[in-house]
Amino acid sequence: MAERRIDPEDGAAYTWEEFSAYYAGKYKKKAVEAYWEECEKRGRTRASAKAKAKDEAWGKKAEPKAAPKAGEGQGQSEGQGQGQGCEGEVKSAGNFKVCVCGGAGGIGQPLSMLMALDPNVKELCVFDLSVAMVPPAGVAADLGHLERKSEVKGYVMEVGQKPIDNLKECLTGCDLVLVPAGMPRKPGMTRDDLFKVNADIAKGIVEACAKFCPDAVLGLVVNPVNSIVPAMAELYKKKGLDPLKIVGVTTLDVVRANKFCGEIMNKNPNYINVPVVGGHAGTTILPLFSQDKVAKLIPEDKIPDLDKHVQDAGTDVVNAKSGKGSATLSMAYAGARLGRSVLAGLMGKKRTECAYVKSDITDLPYFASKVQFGEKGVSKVLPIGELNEYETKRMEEVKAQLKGEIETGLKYAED
Ligand SMILES: NC(=O)C1=CN([C@@H]2O[C@H](COP(=O)(O)OP(=O)(O)OC[C@H]3O[C@@H](n4cnc5c(N)ncnc54)[C@H](O)[C@@H]3O)[C@@H](O)[C@H]2O)C=CC1
Ligand SMILES: O=C([O-])CC(=O)C(=O)O
Repeated sequence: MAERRIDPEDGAAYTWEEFSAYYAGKYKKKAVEAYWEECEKRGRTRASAKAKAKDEAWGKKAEPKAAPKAGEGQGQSEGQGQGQGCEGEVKSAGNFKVCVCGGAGGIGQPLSMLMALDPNVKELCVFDLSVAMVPPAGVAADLGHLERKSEVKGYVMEVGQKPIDNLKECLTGCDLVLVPAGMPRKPGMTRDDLFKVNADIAKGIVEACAKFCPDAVLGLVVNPVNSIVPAMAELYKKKGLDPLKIVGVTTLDVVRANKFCGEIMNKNPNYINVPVVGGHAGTTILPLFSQDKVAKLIPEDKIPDLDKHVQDAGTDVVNAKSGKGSATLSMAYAGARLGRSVLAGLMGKKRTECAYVKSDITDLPYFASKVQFGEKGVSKVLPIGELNEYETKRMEEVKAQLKGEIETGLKYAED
């Protein structure tokens, strides 16, 4: 039988054929061979001091899978030191409990599938209401047949009940809770139009997380992210919990910026990593094309349209779906990318992704920027970096719009 070695990046075991095929084109053959040599053979315990030392060395060395996707090295060392330190127990690979709230919905189902496939997920909880389009137990039964080690469980709640009264078993022990629970837009609506109904949904879930899994990272997908994240982070603060556990999921903006840039430049988007900062609605979405090595070569006159294309991408999908929802599949892909990075961070492998969090890198209290995920979740909120003239002007627009949307969230938390 072919030898398998454990890739410290995701904790899964691969044959040389699988391993070299994955990295082919991303790194030189010699670098891939050297990395393989460093990987543990399957069967050795990752908990040994030797293995741990090796892991640490890898953390500082090549970070091969993360490098092309996550924009590592783009200003990481300048972190502002916000967030928690890195001491504490590090969970080993393949041992995480993840919950997807709204897991039977348009985003929830494919996101649950991608998380069930993640080799780091040991237990996946699919939570939704009894009125969901499919019973969560059905989604769980379906995903439970994937040939993966993850155990998938469904949890259902009647409309009108409270998550805090129903989710003890579901949430206890969770490391990551992803929340695509809530109403999506229809054509003609703004994300803001969803605020009241979705903030109430998020509040119920966040309150239950505060009680049953206060150390978990909460990835809030639910819109409007720009207002709901401040509202929920302030609720966490009031309870004496860390507001940086509340993470607004803006990964789809990065995914779109990479894709559209790849189309224009005729390049593989896997090699592009455009940071997208600000927020997740209209003008607050600011892709920093000047900060990616491929994107910065885009002719200047093409940038305004490309910027607008990224800003409007969600609305384009809403319109194309003609009243039958908003982006679901690309969102699930993006949410799983963030989820993977969060779990890698919890394992002690630092990862950088853009996310909308409590922040002091600008004069606004919440802002999307590159964020480093570490052993307890957000470990650093990274600075914006250098902006060109176009981006500097756009930043003013971003802040003017975002300010009011943050205030909506803060006011909700006060009431
Ligand atoms: N952050 C981002 O980039 C994106 C955010 N979104 C947002 O994600 C949210 C979900 O979108 P879709 O999955 O398309 O909607 P959907 O309507 O298909 O699914 C939402 C699910 O949430 C469930 N739900 C509602 N209230 C709940 C509660 N109290 N507890 C548990 N589950 C509950 C529903 O039963 C449903 O299954 C929307 O608010 C949408 O605007 C969508 C795309 C991108
Ligand atoms: O546009 C929407 O309503 C959903 C969303 O946030 C996106 O696709 O970016």
